[in-house]
Amino acid sequence: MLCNCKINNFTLVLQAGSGAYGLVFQAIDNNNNNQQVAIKAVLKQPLPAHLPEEEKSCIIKTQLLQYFQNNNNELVLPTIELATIRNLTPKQLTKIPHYKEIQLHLKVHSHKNIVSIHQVLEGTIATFIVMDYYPIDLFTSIVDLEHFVQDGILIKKVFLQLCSAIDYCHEMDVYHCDIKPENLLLDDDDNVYLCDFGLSTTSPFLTPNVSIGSSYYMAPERISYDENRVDNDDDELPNCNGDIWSLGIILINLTCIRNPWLKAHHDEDNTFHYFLKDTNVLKKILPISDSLFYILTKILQVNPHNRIDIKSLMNEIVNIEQFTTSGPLNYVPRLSKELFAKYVAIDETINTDYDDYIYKSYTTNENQFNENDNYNEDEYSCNTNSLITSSMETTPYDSDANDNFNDNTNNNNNKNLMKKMVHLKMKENLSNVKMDLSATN
Ligand SMILES: Nc1ncnc2c1ncn2[C@@H]1O[C@H](COP(=O)(O)OP(=O)(O)OP(=O)(O)O)[C@@H](O)[C@H]1O
Repeated sequence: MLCNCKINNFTLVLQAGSGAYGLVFQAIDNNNNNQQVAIKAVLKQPLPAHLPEEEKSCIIKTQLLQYFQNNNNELVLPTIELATIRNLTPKQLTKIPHYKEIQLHLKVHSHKNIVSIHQVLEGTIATFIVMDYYPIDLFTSIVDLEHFVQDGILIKKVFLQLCSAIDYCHEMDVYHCDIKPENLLLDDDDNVYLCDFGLSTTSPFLTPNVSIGSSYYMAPERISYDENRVDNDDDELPNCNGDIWSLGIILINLTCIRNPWLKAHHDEDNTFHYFLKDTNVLKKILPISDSLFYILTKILQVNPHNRIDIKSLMNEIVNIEQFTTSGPLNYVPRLSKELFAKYVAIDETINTDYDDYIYKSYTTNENQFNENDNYNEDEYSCNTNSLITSSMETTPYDSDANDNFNDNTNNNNNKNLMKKMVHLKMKENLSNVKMDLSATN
């Protein structure tokens, strides 16, 4: 409906996404060879937090439509200097809270795997953020296109790029707090880009009782802070380790097209309840190899202090040779230093010792890289065909899958349906666990 509306030199083409905080449009830049850009519209007046996401999206759309109509579908807006936004003080931000997202995003957007912001335009009812446009998000790519099920090297590439982006955010004291496949975008060469800093914070420690984000990806301490809190001033819960938990769930999504649980809460989620009793449950509900299980147990530590750090995690991913017990991900080559450097942005302006760090731990790992194992891209793409023994089964949608379904963060109906399918698979697995457990009792 907003197609062909104009904001300065940009023409809106279509709505690319929506969320609880904004609408994102694909647009073309009429001053720059019609280059594609994404424009996120964020309302200045925050909507009541209790409203469901769909309702918020609807309200944002209606208000924007009205705004464009009142201006003959053409807005001429002032640009806000990015440096000014970077320098806003906490006090100033309390008056314009929606600028916090932009400020934190600007702090880290020079990383190659983080969406770049080009301009910020100030309207009367909304602020418009002009960014690079990417055609697809990781959720659609994993679930809809099943793009990763046969390509372990691609999984390594995307996951390592994501780790590198998150690691950079943490080095810049930005904690994303909403890492999920819908907030990860892909370009045509399968490079990943982190977006949506709407829930990010610079606070290194978790604030009590702030349970925000998508429940599937949230660390247990974010879901039920008090129960996980050890009453000791020195033992505050680090926000960076909450992001690492989310990385673990994304690793499961990439390798198994599944979510292990709806919510990492011991009382409210049966699978997680079983997992707390015995981590081996993961091997029963997911087709994961022992080596992936080993990595996941290092990530999915309930005590955030015990979780693996990102660089060690990257090292594990570089070296892992088996993601799943069968199928095309049953064998994955280690990454050579050259491929690692090709995939993972080593930007010297960002962090000069980064390469050294990874490479050092990479070569001193007990699974030390062997020159003869050198992965050759062409050879592997031929080999993968012979490695395919079965593809992931797809389960048709069944209304039973709605039973436990409680997600208010989906972007559109298609994604809702896909998520239901993913969770139906998960539910089937859960019944297997129950059967297994009753068999052992
Ligand atoms: N730069 C971009 N290029 C293409 N699509 C994008 C871009 N940025 C965001 N999107 C799409 O728009 C969706 C919503 O964007 P975003 O997550 O920033 O909004 P939000 O209102 O903060 O969402 P949420 O409710 O998840 O916090 C994303 O999931 C993604 O699919």
